[in-house]
Amino acid sequence: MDTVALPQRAGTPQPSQLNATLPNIMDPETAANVPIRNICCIGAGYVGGPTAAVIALHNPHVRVTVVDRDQKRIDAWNGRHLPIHEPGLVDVVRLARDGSSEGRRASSDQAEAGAMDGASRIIGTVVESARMPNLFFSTACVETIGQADMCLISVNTPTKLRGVGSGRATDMAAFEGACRDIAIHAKAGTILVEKSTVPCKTGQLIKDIMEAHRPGVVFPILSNPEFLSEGTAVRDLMHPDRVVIGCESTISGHRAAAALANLYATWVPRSRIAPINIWSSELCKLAANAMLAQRISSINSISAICERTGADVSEIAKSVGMDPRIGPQFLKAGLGFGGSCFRKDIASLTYLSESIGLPEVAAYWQQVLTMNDFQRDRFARHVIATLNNSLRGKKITILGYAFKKNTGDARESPALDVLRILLEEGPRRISIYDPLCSVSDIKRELTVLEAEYAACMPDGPIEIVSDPYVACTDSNAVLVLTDWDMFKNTKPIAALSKPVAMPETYDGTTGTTPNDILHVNLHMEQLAINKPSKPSVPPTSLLAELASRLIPEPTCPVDCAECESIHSSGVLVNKDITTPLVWSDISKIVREPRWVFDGRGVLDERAMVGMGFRLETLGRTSMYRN
Ligand SMILES: NC(=O)C1=CN([C@@H]2O[C@H](COP(=O)(O)OP(=O)(O)OC[C@H]3O[C@@H](n4cnc5c(N)ncnc54)[C@H](O)[C@@H]3O)[C@@H](O)[C@H]2O)C=CC1
Ligand SMILES: O=C(O)[C@H]1O[C@H](OP(=O)(O)OP(=O)(O)OC[C@H]2O[C@@H](n3ccc(=O)[nH]c3=O)[C@H](O)[C@@H]2O)[C@H](O)[C@@H](O)[C@@H]1O
Repeated sequence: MDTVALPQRAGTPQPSQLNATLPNIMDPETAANVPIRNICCIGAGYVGGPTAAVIALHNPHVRVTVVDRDQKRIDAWNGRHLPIHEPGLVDVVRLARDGSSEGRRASSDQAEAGAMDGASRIIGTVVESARMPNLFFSTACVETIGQADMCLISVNTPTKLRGVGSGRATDMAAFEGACRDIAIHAKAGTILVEKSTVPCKTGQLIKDIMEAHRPGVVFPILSNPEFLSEGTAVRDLMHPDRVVIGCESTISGHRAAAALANLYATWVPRSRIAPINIWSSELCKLAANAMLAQRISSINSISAICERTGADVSEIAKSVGMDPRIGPQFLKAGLGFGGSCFRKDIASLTYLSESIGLPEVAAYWQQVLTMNDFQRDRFARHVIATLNNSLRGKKITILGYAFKKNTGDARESPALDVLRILLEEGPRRISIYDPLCSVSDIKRELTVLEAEYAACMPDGPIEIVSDPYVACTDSNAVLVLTDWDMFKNTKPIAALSKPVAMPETYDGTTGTTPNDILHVNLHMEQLAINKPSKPSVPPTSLLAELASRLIPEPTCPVDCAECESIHSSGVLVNKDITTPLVWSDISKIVREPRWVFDGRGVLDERAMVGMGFRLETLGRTSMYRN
């Protein structure tokens, strides 16, 4: 399916025709007309899994089932080792998927102890009832859709790789497939919710599919784009800055929107829920991502000027960001944005602009992508130029493959573009280390290179190693390509990047980090009647009590590879993301003159030079350049 602007159909209600006589979306009474007991979330990925889990957590009387065609993914969601790494996610899933047993009411002693650290309000309101599981993961798509009152569509919407609009238009095959399944198997009146990021006017496409299969049956369609970021997905879902709900201006549309708003209102203040028209809702997601990416390209364009003038891009970002009209976020210069969404969403926006006769608008957004490519290209070519224009016989170390810190997502990493250019120079070896990305995920990404360079073949130059020191040994140049805190040589590791403690073994004696607070709050918000407005620190005994009430998780097979990576302390880590690299040790194992290329601005130059490194940082003039 190609994404062009769809023509208006006669009789299609226009979102602008908002009618004062339509039911009020924000009124819980309106929602009462559409009770939601069963939700089916189609797509158990980075969005579907966490979103469904948080909805289930806050709506214990609603049965939420996440379906996916990928059996392995569903097995992982049902097991101990979730398929994606997100701080706090295991807590949410554990409570909603496995449930908890009945608990004891907090004693007055505990309440007093709490009063001392400001947590008495929470402690005094702990509810002791058991929680039944209400989050399920399944491959039974047809059956689950058939029982649903509401279907959230969270399937992948990548860029088309062939045919009309190749490289820019959105590939709607998976989305269309999900809609067809709903059209064929859903009950009349089931509410369809677009959670995937889709081109503007997709609501019309859904309408056409439904009409073709079930003529005359009303299926209300909502747009509810997701704004979570990977690495902070649970926090973003628990405390969203806005929940956008787009609907048609019909009675059924408003009632459906009210039903969805009601689900969110169990934990999101109603003032943050924004009902808007459906086309605005679809377009605002693309616009938000495009504008975030645009800021990154803007600061990156300045970084190129800095390198040639002696200015320092981090100082520019700081001073520019102090202007409250601009603000400090998304001004970190580096290798440009990666990940599965920014590029594809801007491509989709440019294609949409062109297809509705706005080539100037398309060209404007295209430039954001051009600048992004320029950044990696410039960085990689500078590495080669610094190493005497040849990588023959040389070993290069890549520290960090993930597209950003705190995620194991290897999709569309800037590292891939850097690697492509380095490989052209025929290096002897490229060693890649990333603390969270799995070897299989990195290999899957590298297959696009495999065809060209046989890079990942057994005798190819690329190796993926699990030890950063092994990766750096005998290296001619170390390249930092992900902003992992553990790569920094200045500040202590941000507490938020600590892995989440497993509830069963959490003993509360190791100090409280923001993650621990999040972990606790999840229990608190579920078990307490009054929700804390701010993270508070409850006493250890209460924590332990809450943890002990969780129903035990399913067990793993004896030969489970993931289990091998569980720390003896009981902290679940796929790999270690908290132990900082000891750069002084690395200085002893790399080759002279100890080149380090920092593509993320995470290394302090003075400290690195003090250890004998030669450091090149993107966005700064090198002290070693002529
Ligand atoms: N990854 C992110 O951080 C964010 C993604 N989004 C958007 O959310 C959507 C989903 O993204 P991700 O979760 O990252 O994708 P993903 O690729 O991780 O997950 C999509 C899942 O849908 C499944 N699927 C596809 N068609 C299906 C069908 N007909 N029936 C059952 N399962 C089916 C796939 O097997 C896959 O597991 C995309 O539109 C993306 O742009 C929005 C906000 C954040
Ligand atoms: O639609 C989506 O998929 C999501 O895309 C982004 O989230 P995400 O891609 O997970 O991560 P970001 O934190 O936005 O970072 C994206 C890329 O930009 C880079 N970046 C970010 C910020 C910055 O200042 N500089 C910079 O280079 C990151 O390293 C990363 O490669 C948006 O932030 C989310 O709001 C959106 O929901």
